[in-house]
Amino acid sequence: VALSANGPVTLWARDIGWGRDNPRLPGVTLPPTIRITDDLATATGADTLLLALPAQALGGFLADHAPLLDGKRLVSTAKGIDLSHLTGPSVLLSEACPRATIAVLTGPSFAADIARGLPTALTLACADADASRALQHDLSTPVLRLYRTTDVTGAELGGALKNVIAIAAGVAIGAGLGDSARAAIITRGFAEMTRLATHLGARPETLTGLSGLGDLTLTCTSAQSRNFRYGQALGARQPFDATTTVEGAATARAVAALARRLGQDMPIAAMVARLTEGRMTVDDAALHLMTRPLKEE
Ligand SMILES: NC(=O)C1=CN([C@@H]2O[C@H](COP(=O)(O)OP(=O)(O)OC[C@H]3O[C@@H](n4cnc5c(N)ncnc54)[C@H](OP(=O)(O)O)[C@@H]3O)[C@@H](O)[C@H]2O)C=CC1
Ligand SMILES: O=C(CO)COP(=O)(O)O
Repeated sequence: VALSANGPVTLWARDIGWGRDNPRLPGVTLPPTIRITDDLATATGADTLLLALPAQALGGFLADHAPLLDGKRLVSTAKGIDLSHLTGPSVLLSEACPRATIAVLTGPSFAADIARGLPTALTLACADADASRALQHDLSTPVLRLYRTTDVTGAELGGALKNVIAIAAGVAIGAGLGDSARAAIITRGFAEMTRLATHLGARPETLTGLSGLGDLTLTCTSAQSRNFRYGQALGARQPFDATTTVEGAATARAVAALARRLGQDMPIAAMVARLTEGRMTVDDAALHLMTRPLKEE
């Protein structure tokens, strides 16, 4: 919707039976300038393809369709770590489409806000500095402001890890542990995010930018966030709609596995992994975090 302000846009989906009113984006009617198709070959005629798939679905999608995407400018919006490969979307994309230019678009941005034309600032990450500049130019609009970086690892890890911490923040609120506990989770969660991401080669300043701290702040404090709401339901011991995309649940398990492999200390992510798998109660999780050995900040 936002990019249709810049020129022709084709929207591909495997099921387009919903017409111009997609139930996944309630209250928004897609403008007539957007061409909608379920024929991927039609959509992949464009040079630039935005891939807005959940992280755990991207690998399967690429296995089916990579030849149609190779050689294009591929921009992933997925915020997660693939559980079977323990990598972010950029690695999945570059392995499946070796001739493509790979970029990541991430940062604090609810789809509903963007579609309503509310002002939003994002990070556009691409290892190729020239391609990054060109994409930044092509994908910015007067209400969608893109900052560019070549630190793809930092940008995609910030987006993936903030979802895990948002679940923990939701648990704290849902369980009635209070705003002070949430602030502690955000701050110590940010320390965890930075530790893992820099160990994997990210630049610290990327983590303090829109894709890290920016999105962490949004997701841990807004009831619009699915990850936060899922955590709230867990904390309050209430059911949650299993069809809702909650990226942080699978990513918590991926992070726990990565942290074990790399010898990194990720206590909040490990706790979220155990909680989401039903291997720990909320009371035990809080007690566990509060009684860890005392240390320097
Ligand atoms: N929603 C938001 O506010 C934001 C989301 N993101 C990130 O973008 C990514 C996508 O999120 P979002 O759009 O909200 O997710 P949703 O679950 O709402 O939508 C996912 C879309 O992907 C499609 N899909 C899933 N699997 C496949 C597949 N194998 N082949 C083809 N299509 C598939 C679904 O199709 P179908 O309907 O047929 O199932 C659906 O259209 C996530 O990583 C999310 O974190 C980033 C910023 C904001
Ligand atoms: O990434 C998002 C906002 O930046 C969307 O968050 P949720 O997936 O938690 O709804």
